[in-house]
Amino acid sequence: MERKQHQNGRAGLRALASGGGSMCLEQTVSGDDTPYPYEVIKESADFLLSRTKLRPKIGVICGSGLGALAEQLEDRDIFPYDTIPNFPVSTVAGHAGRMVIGTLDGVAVMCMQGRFHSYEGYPLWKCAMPVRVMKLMGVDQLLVTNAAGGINRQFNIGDIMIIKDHINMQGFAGDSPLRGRNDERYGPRFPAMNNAYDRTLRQKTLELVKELGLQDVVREGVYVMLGGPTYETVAELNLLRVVGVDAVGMSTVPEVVVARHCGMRVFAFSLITNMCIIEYETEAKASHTEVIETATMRQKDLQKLARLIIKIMSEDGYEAGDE
Ligand SMILES: O=P(O)(O)O[C@@H]1C[C@H](O)[C@@H](CO)O1
Ligand SMILES: Nc1nc2[nH]cnc2c(=O)[nH]1
Repeated sequence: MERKQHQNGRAGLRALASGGGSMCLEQTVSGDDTPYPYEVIKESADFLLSRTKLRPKIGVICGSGLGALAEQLEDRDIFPYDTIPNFPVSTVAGHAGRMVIGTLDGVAVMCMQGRFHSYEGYPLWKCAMPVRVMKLMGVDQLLVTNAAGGINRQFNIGDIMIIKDHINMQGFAGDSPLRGRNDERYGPRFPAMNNAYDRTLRQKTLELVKELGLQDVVREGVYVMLGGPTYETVAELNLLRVVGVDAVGMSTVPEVVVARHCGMRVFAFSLITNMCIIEYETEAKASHTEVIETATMRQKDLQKLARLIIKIMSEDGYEAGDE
């Protein structure tokens, strides 16, 4: 049953966080270079906690065209992003821009129906700030999904790639959602990033996809995030192939880095919405229309897979620090 759509958020510390406030916060929050302080994130978390009875321990981030999972939740509380204090807003087609808190098969889940991308003009820390909000609300396991272009020639459009590792290309260039003063309340200055994508969750999922009849379309591979909004040139794709990338997208890595920094257990998958074009002699072009069309077409199977992963997560009952 749909419960309510919240309309009346407060700007809260937003003015303060963007430099419009007073006191010492003003000195520490000077603009897009500096991640929101703990108190600002807590204000967003407290806002949501005070307006839902549910206490989700599992978070989900829906990629381009993949937001229909949020429609499957029962007993939903819905918060458009522009009603949540300090939240950015979604500007991309296929990203509804709402936080949906509800239950799926009896498990409390909070689901971002749409995410934030660097190409929208957001710094990486802001793309990932909802993960910290989830953390302060009690979430300790995160399912991240995205639409991606297939680079691995064994892949087909519509395949689902379980992410086993990523290449943080922006990190190579000195940018990171963790750039700036480290707040030890989240995690250490230098977090490890091997096994970022939980091995047990990946193994269990791979064992169980047969029950869903998805064994022929589920793969594992390496994801790279580029800044976008351009799709790749042929030369760029050839480079990515050489360094072992299986799928390319424009998201996910900042969210996973921030989630791992604060001790969350992470599972992520890419829907291969298009095969990257690696021939020069062609009129074909990558397009967001194709991305959304494939996502819409594969909606049902993605929901089945997400339900399975959420079931595995809830049965495992992970808590931060368990590894
Ligand atoms: O939010 P995701 O990563 O799923 O969306 C991908 C990357 C771009 O936002 C868009 C390009 O078509 O799809
Ligand atoms: N960078 C990138 N992002 C995508 N998202 C969906 N498809 C693609 C793609 O081919 N390239």
